[in-house]
Amino acid sequence: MADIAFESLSRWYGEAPQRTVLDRVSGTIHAGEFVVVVGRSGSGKSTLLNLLGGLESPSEGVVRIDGTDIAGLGDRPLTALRRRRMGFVFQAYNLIPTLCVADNLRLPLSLNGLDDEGRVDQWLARVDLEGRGGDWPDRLSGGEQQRVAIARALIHEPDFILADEPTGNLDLENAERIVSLLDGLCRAEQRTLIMVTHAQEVVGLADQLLTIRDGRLVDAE
Ligand SMILES: Nc1ncnc2c1ncn2[C@@H]1O[C@H](COP(=O)(O)OP(=O)(O)OP(=O)(O)O)[C@@H](O)[C@H]1O
Repeated sequence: MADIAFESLSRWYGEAPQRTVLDRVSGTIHAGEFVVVVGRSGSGKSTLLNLLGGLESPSEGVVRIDGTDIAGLGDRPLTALRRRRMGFVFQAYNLIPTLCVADNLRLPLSLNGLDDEGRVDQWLARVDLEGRGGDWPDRLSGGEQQRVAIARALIHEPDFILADEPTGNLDLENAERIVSLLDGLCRAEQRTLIMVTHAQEVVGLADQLLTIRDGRLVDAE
């Protein structure tokens, strides 16, 4: 099963004085869990997510995916692992503006050598955007763009979805829709979802809550 274990993970920036933004953080995320990361602005939530997703390297400590220390993989295998096994959703949607919606969805497929085989239409339907494949991203509302981003993160059937404040730019109604869509799609196929959020109402949906305060993990009360 696809687990993520992180052991005494630290991240600091700069030199003399170093600024430690994540300080010896440890934990385990089991396959299929919905993990919510909360904490004040600047507490280190995105840093933790980036380390777990291999987007940044730890200053100290280890991230293991299925028992493999990802820092030991080297650039190419790490890129391949991220591309194949992870899907990312960000606050600002991050769709490619020069590609239509369908081509945005085809990108993770072609990067992974997968054929469309009806997947694009299937995923457009799953996020309630049937028939919108030819639209340009900037013609879509924020909520619609984020639904495309969710489809793009999931279309290649990754094991892990890492979402960094995916509802940050949305009104409450759209935010709730995005969270329940992500939660439902991940649970339906037992994908692991790790979400950084400020939205307190998401906390109740979590299988595991990681609360960060000043770079340290706070024990569950
Ligand atoms: N490349 C960098 N160089 C220096 N400092 C950085 C860098 N990236 C992040 N930081 C600092 O690390 C701290 C933690 O940042 P991080 O983005 O992880 O916080 P966060 O909890 O996600 O905050 P927010 O909720 O506001 O997004 C912040 O003080 C930030 O300024």
